Amino acid sequence: MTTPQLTLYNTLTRAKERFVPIDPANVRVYVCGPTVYDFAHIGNARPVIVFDVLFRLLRHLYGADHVTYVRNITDVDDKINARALRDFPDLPLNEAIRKVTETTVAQFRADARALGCLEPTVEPRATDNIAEMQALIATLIANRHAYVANGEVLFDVRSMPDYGQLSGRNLDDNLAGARIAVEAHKKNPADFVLWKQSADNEPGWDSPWGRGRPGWHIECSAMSERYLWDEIKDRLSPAAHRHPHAFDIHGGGLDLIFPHHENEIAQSRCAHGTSAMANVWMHNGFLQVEGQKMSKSLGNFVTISQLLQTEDFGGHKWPGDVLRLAMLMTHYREPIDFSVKRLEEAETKLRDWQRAAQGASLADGDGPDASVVKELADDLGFHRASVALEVIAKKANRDGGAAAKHCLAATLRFLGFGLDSVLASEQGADEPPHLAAAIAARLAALNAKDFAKADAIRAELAEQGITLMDSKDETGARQTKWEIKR
Ligand SMILES: Nc1ncnc2c1ncn2[C@@H]1O[C@H](COP(=O)(O)OP(=O)(O)OP(=O)(O)O)[C@@H](O)[C@H]1O
Ligand SMILES: [Zn+2]
Repeated sequence: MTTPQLTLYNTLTRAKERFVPIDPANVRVYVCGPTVYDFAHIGNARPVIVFDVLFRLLRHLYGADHVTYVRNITDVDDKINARALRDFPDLPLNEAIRKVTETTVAQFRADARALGCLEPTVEPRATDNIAEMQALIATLIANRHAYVANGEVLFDVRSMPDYGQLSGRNLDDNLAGARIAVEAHKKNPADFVLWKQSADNEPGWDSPWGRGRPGWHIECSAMSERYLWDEIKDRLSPAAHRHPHAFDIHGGGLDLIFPHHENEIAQSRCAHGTSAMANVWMHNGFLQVEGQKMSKSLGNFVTISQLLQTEDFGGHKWPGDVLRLAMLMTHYREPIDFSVKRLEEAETKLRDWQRAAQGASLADGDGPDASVVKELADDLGFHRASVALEVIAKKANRDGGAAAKHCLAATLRFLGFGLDSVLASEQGADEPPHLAAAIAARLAALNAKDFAKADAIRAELAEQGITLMDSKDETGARQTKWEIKR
């Protein structure tokens, strides 16, 4: 199989570039995850979905075991403290914070699953990486890129001659625009906090700079370093060791370019004296409401669970796969204006495809259609890939379209559109959990002539009262129906 060339738009160079991984056996991706003080809104869902498609594509191109995807959870933040104090005023602060973050993380995971997203390889929490942050800060102080003032540790932006490359801002612009009085303890108004002191009633960790807590930007520098370099460097190629600490792709929403990603780059590069933190920087556009970014601070948001579980938006509940498609119909770098009409269009399209794919039975290894992969490999051109899907669906609907049906089913599964619901609706019954996976595993075993394994799966299901019936479709491909004795 020839691997299609992957091209990605790189915010750092402002150009679409051919993607060349540092070590193709270990493709490494970091995406900034949620700050867990409130339920995620559907704007927050956009990067989760977009980078899930990237993850799936990379796994397809380089092999599922050759991609490491890290998406962090920011569980230390002043907004979390404020929420904890507001919602649980009677609890000790640490307990209140744990309540806020645990419910929010659980909801976030459930939301991501409902949207058809794979779990990232690692989902680290900031609070489990405080020692790593402190080590990075100590290095920056030792290298004279950071200083202590007024109980804070600050990054000295003037110590980095090419600060501002990602956002295209230079320090003089920043200065000219800084009408607010310079905070007296800062050498430069653009200097940012790495560590700040905590009052007794704020969460804090002991450190060489007093009891305190990390700034937001240092969290991502420390976590990407740990999970994309430190913990896996022994298995990285010699080529990767020629670019120590650097990884392939860093992603997030447009609003993170400045200051968050700019400052992550400053910290990571200056700590290690390297020329790159990540080679490719990808940013998704905003989900908007009447031309404005959906955001918590503007109050114009709909949470994912509101959309999926209540009838507040457009008078009925919307399934996660419909929101997923509604989001992907527009190229990831373009803005989206969100509306009920968009959800309706996505639902019609998706159900047409799923209907056309009905009856296909997939084995584990069945992969997506090549024309769809080719469009995705061109800077995640999902909107063009969906035109290719449309063509396959038309073929599948014609007489004798069994091969197209099979291809469509495999491609939908690859894109994260739950095939379980296709199989279940085919039989018009409520399918027990895991049955689709068991049937697929057994078909894969049959196709591989591993009859012992196939029989074992059949026997296991029989014990649960499930009988399997094998047949062949028009193309001669095996398919399996099932029956439950209640
Ligand atoms: N309206 C939006 N459209 C697309 N992406 C968004 C939108 N709002 C936030 N994001 C992205 O969601 C991710 C999670 O960000 P975070 O948890 O910091 O949300 P947030 O920025 O606090 O949200 P808000 O702006 O509503 O306060 C980031 O990658 C951010 O860029
Ligand atoms: Zn980050």
